[in-house]
Amino acid sequence: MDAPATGWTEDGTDRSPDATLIHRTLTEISPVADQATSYFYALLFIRHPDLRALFPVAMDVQRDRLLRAILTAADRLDDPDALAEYLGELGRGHRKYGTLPAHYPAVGEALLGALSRYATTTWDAETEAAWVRAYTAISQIMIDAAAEDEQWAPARWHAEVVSHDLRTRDIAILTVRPDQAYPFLAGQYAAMETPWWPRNWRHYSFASAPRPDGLLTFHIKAVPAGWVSNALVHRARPGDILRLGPPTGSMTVDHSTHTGLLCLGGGTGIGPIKALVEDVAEHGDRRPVEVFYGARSGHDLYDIDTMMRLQKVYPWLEVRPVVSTGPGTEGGLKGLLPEAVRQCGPWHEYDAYLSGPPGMIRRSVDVLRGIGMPAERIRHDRVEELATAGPD
Ligand SMILES: NC(=O)C1=CN([C@@H]2O[C@H](COP(=O)(O)OP(=O)(O)OC[C@H]3O[C@@H](n4cnc5c(N)ncnc54)[C@H](O)[C@@H]3O)[C@@H](O)[C@H]2O)C=CC1
Repeated sequence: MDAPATGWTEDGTDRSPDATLIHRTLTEISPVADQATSYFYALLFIRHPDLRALFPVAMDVQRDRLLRAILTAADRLDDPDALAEYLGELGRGHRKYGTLPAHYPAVGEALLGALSRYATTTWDAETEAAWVRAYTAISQIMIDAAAEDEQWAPARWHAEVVSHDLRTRDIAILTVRPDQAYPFLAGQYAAMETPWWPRNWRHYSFASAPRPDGLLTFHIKAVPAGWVSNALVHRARPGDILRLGPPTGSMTVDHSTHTGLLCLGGGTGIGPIKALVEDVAEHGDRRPVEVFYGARSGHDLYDIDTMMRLQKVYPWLEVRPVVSTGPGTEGGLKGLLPEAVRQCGPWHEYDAYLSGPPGMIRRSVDVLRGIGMPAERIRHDRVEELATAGPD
């Protein structure tokens, strides 16, 4: 939202007239995004109090999500393929909240109300018309994707906790049994809701590839002020029922190539990396997989035994623990993950998979791009989704 408001994008390509007007609005509201967001929700709930029940009681994290998603979509107006993919996922994902087609006009009305109030210097009839066209297109893609999804997938799944393994003071490995088949790919993640914090959905990656018994595993770290993560780590017990949204995310293995996998797992980010290793093993690929598993101390490497066991079984797998503070581990590396990876290169023959805290992902992308890895060979989940999976 911080590029200049011209008809030119940062890469020099021309913007369409609607995209130019929309980008101009976004640039103007960017410094007052917080106030615009509060006003958007105030308008929505005052005019449509029935919609309040679809949102959590405390709106701290949720507050940002809906408006941010719409604005992100509006800013991609000139990239129909990316827009369709993003909005399709968003539309399908909104089924779990109980969103109906009839809700979209109410959101559009609040959106225009908030934008016109905070983009005072650039808002005019032409801009409003561009936003109406954009929002109509955005909502239609979401509504269509949800309707299509309804044909074959439930809006949400119930899942019973079957085991809860507290690995450290604040990390638990949770295994759940969904109430019906849950098809997903290794490397994906899902939104999860607990009985203790209704309508607070947080994202967690699957920590195993799909299993014949249909069980799903998640590695959860209780983060400060994280209501959902704290409940899952300290309160959840076998027999509790959670709710899951559909699988999402594209950090999945491309089985059409034999390129090596360079995998960075920071903290509980090792969960989906383990799923990727299992996926490669199941496909019998035998392509090189290099895993760098980073944590603050040796004690925080809560799943190192599992990873080392996998290394013993699969000759194509190498696992390197990397400890950032405190004493290192035998044979392990010291420092931050991205630096350790840089030192162990070159990585010309590899695709990178990054999973961990947002700071680690950003830094790793910089380091890998810096050593010449093309952007399209670096996979990770959306950092903004991870940020909302952090302190909840
Ligand atoms: N799909 C994904 O990307 C997943 C992400 N996560 C996220 O992973 C995080 C795990 O948190 P913790 O266990 O507390 O991790 P942490 O904060 O202990 O970090 C783990 C390691 O990542 C590296 N790292 C962290 N911050 C860095 C920075 N700014 N620059 C460079 N390297 C950095 C360091 O090597 C550190 O030892 C959570 O935020 C969680 O949401 C968890 C599971 C899946």
